[in-house]
Amino acid sequence: MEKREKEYRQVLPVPMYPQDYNIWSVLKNCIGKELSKITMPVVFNEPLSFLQRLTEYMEYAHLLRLASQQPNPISRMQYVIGFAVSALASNWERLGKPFNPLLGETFELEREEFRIICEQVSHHPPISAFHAEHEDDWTFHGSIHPKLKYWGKTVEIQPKGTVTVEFPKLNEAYTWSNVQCCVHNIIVGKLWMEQCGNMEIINHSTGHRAHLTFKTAGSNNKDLHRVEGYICDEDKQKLFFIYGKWTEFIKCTEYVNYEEYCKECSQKSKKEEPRSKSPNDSPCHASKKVLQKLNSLKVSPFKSISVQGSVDDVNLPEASDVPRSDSTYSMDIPNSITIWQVKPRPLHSGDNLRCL
Ligand SMILES: CC(C)CCC[C@@H](C)[C@H]1CC[C@H]2[C@@H]3CC=C4C[C@@H](O)CC[C@]4(C)[C@H]3CC[C@]12C
Repeated sequence: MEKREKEYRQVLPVPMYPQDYNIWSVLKNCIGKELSKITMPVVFNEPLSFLQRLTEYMEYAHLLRLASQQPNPISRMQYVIGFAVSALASNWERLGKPFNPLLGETFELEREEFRIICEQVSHHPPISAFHAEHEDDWTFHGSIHPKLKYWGKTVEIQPKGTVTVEFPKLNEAYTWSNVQCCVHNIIVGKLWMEQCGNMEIINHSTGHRAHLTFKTAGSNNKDLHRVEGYICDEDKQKLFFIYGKWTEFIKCTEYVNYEEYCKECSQKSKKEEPRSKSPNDSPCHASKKVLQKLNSLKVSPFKSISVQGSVDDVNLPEASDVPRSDSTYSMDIPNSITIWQVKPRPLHSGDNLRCL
């Protein structure tokens, strides 16, 4: 078959503009509302529909082809894990609200490694369904119903719904549900997001399971974007340890290697002096003065706050800083293999959202 070499666009056709808006002034009237019922000023939107955003799950679809080519269920599970985590990578630093599709709206995309069709099957509540496949190697289908929850400074979006991967030639099906997405600093500060919660990937034919935990940033941002877990068999015997970051990579190693690594680490840390705790470890609480100021603050959706008047009289604790990932706490266990590694983003793709 002739190979298609196509050039796809690398940048959205129109840049987004810097615009100051008080996101809280919009959201405070929306507490308890569904995502689709929140009318936000259009500057908060990114020029894509939710169906297009879902299609981004497929960025690393080749991992499903690799999975389908593996002779044993554990290597297949490893690639399915890689796919499930990599599907979230494109969300990193994407803080615009996609457009809510109309009922019955569809979006199709065909690339070398997959073809997908998505359809909005319910408008209120918004539910999007999709079916993707590649020749007779695999199918991937499911539906997503994003549910919103407010927790003060944070909005949690739970993508309800189960997704399924099938390998028809092997008569095998895997299912899982996506973890929730937390968008922080909606009242004041710079918006940032993390994916957190547990994900259980089940191979319904063999009984193998993968338990993954998407961690919250934690104190000192030690666990920022970190994902950890294990693969076990139907007798709950832990076979492989999985670790990485949903924004960067996923590696795995035999569980015994991980146990060995932990032993060595605890021996080392006993020798070292215990680390002093920074005062920033305690949860911050905004003072009355700060709260009074909130309604006069203008928050640009994707950039840092700007205050009308002077910033000096509002001493905002941790308000403007987005935690940054560093490698201080990175673990590198000997004899690990990399299942998935993020591709560099196309030039400017972050800029569109960051440098407004
Ligand atoms: C401040 C609040 C109200 C606005 C947040 C807007 C943006 C950042 C939200 C709105 C809907 C969200 C999406 C809802 C569902 C999913 C599916 C999940 O598997 C990956 C994350 C993803 C794709 C979310 C990414 C973040 C998202 C696009």
